[in-house]
Amino acid sequence: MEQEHKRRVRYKGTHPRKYQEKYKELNPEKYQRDVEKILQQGKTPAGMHIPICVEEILQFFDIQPGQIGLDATLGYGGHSRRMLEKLGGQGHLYATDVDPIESEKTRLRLAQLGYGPEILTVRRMNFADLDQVAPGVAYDFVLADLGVSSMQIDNPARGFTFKQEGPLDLRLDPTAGVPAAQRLRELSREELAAMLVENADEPYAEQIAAAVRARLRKGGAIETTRELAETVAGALCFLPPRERKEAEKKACQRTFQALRIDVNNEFEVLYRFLEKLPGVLKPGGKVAVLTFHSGEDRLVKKSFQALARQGVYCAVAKEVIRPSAQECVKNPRARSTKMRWAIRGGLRMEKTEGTGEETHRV
Ligand SMILES: C[S@@+](CC[C@H](N)C(=O)[O-])C[C@H]1O[C@@H](n2cnc3c(N)ncnc32)[C@H](O)[C@@H]1O
Repeated sequence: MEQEHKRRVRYKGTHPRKYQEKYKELNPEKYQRDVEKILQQGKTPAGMHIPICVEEILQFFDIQPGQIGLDATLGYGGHSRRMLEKLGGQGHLYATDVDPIESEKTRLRLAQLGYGPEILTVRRMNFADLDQVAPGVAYDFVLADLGVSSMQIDNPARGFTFKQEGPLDLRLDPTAGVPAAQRLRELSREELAAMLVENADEPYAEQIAAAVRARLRKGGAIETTRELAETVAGALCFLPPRERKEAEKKACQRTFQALRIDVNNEFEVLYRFLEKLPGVLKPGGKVAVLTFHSGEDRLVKKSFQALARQGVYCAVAKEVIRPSAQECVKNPRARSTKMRWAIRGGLRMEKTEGTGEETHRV
């Protein structure tokens, strides 16, 4: 008799494969104890973001009930939550984020904690348009914590990390603009090399750009995070073997950073934010900005210093503020953070009718 062919049951393994299955902490409210254990180990639980320099920010803002603030980069809402606590139910916090996926989750999480629309307004907007968040409103304090959140980095589907396979996307708002894989196809070798230098001071920019172009020219794909990481590694094959591993890792970090800055126009939107900022602050209003690489910090520093010389800001941070050593042990992602602050002076920026020129009036 013919034996019935039975399909061998596929071994699924004991470990969950998908990001969603893998991390219980993705639902932090449900798995509080797991989350606490991970935090104690100095790690960031998946699906969460640990806010940086919170005490320094709160001390500087000195938030009083009744004030109006803006969190320009809501993320997981860690900073927002602490600022809302300080408002004590009076006043208002506006918050913006370009990320439609995470900002909605955060809005719901904060609403469950009792921070509904009467005290918190969440807008899915680019902070470059900060004058449109609440037209006519002047803020007592504005916070911008630049870059990406841990949730965005840890989710392979967003393509922010070369450590896991995923589509080479890197957009903070996946519904707008073009993914990084498409940008790579569009840029010439010279443009790509220049972009790697400008956005990440990449020392091997020429070699990486040449390797990317060669792979694409030969019909090879660079559609995923791993494919780009392989290409970067291949470009550094001339390095002595004992230096290579570390150099590849750093070059991958810088390449991904440069592409992320490019697809999200990060320098342009930061520039527009800094330019509009004095116009939305009350006299005496305060701003704090957290940056994560030298290009961003340079822009913030230059803007604050230039506007202080013009009397628009009456005080600015003389030195950058760094998270404490203790905070960096607890949260290694804080290590590269630099904080700068400024206080709006009593001058108001006004446009001179017809000329478009800005004047400063007391
Ligand atoms: C470092 S995280 C902020 C974390 C947040 N402070 C917290 O406590 O959870 C940066 C966030 O800013 C958002 N973001 C980056 N650039 C933005 C922009 N131009 N406009 C609005 N949001 C932006 C990102 O989507 C991300 O959610």
